[in-house]
Amino acid sequence: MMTHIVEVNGLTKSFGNVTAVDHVSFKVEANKIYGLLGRNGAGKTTIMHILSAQQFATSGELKVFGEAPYENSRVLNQICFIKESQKYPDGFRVMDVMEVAKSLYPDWDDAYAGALIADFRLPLKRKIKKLSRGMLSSVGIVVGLASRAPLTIFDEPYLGLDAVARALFYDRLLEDYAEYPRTVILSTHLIDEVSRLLEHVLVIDNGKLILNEDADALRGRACTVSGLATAVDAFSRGKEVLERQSIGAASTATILGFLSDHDRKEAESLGLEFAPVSLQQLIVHLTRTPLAGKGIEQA
Ligand SMILES: Nc1ncnc2c1ncn2[C@@H]1O[C@H](COP(=O)(O)OP(=O)(O)OP(=O)(O)O)[C@@H](O)[C@H]1O
Repeated sequence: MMTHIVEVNGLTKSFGNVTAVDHVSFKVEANKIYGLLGRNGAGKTTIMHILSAQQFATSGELKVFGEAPYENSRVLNQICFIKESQKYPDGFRVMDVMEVAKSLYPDWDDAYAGALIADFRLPLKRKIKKLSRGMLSSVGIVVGLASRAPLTIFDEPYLGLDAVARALFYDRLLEDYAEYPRTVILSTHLIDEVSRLLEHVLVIDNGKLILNEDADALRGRACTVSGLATAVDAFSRGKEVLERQSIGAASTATILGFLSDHDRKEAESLGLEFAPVSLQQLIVHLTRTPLAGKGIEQA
C-alpha cells in the first residue's frame, strides 16, 4: 500500500535568475499534518503551487498520489488548495462558493460545511465582494475543511482572521482530522499557534529544504539554560550555542542538540535551569542568518 502521497526529488523552480525552489527533495506521508515553514520569499507558495499543478517545475521529479499531477483529474480531484488571496467570480455569494466546492470535491460534506458556516458566522447570501477580510479567509477555511480532500493544502489561510476564529480553525481541523484522517499541509508564520497541530515540519530557507523532521523530535532539539554567566559559560563549552544573552551576572544560552543525562547532571550541579525552546524560536534561530553574499541583489 502506498503511504507516501507526495514524492518530490530535486525539485527546482526558477523565475529568470531567481531560484525560488532549489533542489528540494521530500516525501509526504498519508494522514499526517505537515507544517511548511520558512521566512517570506523562502519558496513555500511556489512548492505548494507545483504540488497542486498550478505551476510547472523547472526541473526535478514530482509524484502526487503516485502520478504526475499535471492535467491529471485522478490526482487533482484529491487536492484542495486554499490560498490567502483566492479570487472568486464577480457576483458570487458565500452560498455559490459552497455549491461550486460541492461539485469540485468528491468527499465534500454539506452538513459539515453548514455547521462550519454557522461557527464562523458567515452570511450565506452575502456577496463575496462585500465580506470583510477575515470573513473572506473564513470562506476558504470552510471550503478547505469541508472538502475533506485527501491532500488539503492551506497557504497562510488566515489573513485578517481574529484570534477566536483562528482558534476555531485549529480546533475544528484537529477534531475533523481525528475522525476523517487526511493529509494536511499548512503554511504559516504563526508557528507557535499551530505548533500543537503539526506532526511533521518542513522548513524552507532561500529555496532550500533545511529541515525535514518529526515535530516531536524537533521539540527536543534545543533548550535554553540560564543561571550565572560563569556557570552558563562552563556548561556551553563544546556545545553548539544558537544564542547567548546576558544581563549583569545572569546569562541564558540556547543550545542545539540533545542533552545527555550527564549534561543534565552537570547543569544541575552548576545551578542552571532548563527551559524548552518552542518550535517558533528554533525555526527563527535556524533561518535568521542573512543570505551570505546575496544581499538584495537576487531580484
Ligand atoms: N511569478 C513569479 N515571478 C518571479 N518571481 C517569483 C514568482 N513567484 C515567486 N517568485 C519569487 O520566488 C521566491 C519564493 O516566493 P514564494 O512566494 O514561493 O515564497 P513564500 O515562502 O511563499 O513567501 P511568503 O511567506 O512571503 O508568502 C521569492 O523570491 C519570489 O519573489
